[in-house]
Amino acid sequence: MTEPVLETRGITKRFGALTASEDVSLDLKAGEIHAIIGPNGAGKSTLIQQICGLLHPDAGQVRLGGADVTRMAAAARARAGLGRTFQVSQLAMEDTVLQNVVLGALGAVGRPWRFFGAALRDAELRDRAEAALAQVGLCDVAAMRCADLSHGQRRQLEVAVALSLSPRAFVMDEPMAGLGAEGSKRMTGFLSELRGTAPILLVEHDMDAVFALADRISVLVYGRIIATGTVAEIRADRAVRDAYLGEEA
Ligand SMILES: Nc1ncnc2c1ncn2[C@@H]1O[C@H](COP(=O)(O)OP(=O)(O)OP(=O)(O)O)[C@@H](O)[C@H]1O
Repeated sequence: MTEPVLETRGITKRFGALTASEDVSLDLKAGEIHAIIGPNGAGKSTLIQQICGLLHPDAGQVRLGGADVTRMAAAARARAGLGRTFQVSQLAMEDTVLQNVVLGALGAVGRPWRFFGAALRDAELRDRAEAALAQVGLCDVAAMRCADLSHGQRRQLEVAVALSLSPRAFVMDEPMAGLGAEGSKRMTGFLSELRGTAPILLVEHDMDAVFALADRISVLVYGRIIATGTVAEIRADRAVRDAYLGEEA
């Protein structure tokens, strides 16, 4: 059996008396989109933060490309190939689209911020950034200020920043948030193709997008995974319907 690209093994996280993640084991395989769904407060963000290194689990392991990265800091995890997009945008609004991606690529080569000016003249970094922009379809707006982009374009730019790190896996926190019907449709098409570059662990509330995209879905309720399966399996699961999906199934 091939090793999963990304994996959690028995992740547990407590906040006082509350267990926000309880013995969570899941994996992400090459070429797939694995969606994590569940009601508000189920522990999706807490889980994502532990996978990305922003929170440390009380027990369990996070593994990337077969290596244990549980103790690795978030920036090192990103350099090791964990491409992350955020629920709240981390883009530099006054910088151009290209500058934002070069900044991301700088992280990939482990160079600090103060070399930003030089980085913009560095052919390898620019090539890397331009390739990422081409992949998300933003070449035409490379010289525009990030602040002047539409919301949907900013979401694409976030993916380009993550792409510039040549990720082995993506972790995406609500990429459809605030996009509207047309934007969600475009992003759905885009993510569908992106899974060929690197598999995607996707936290998303937009069920149309999840059902259209996911190869597998895991359902988180009160910090526990209550089911993992294909879209059809999850939609037909009685416990999932009772706990979360209801009429949406
Ligand atoms: N730093 C913290 N300290 C204490 N409790 C926390 C902390 N972070 C999260 N929680 C609690 O842990 C539980 C899981 O929260 P989390 O934000 O992970 O859920 P979620 O599934 O991402 O919710 P949403 O869909 O609303 O974003 C909630 O009960 C929340 O109040």
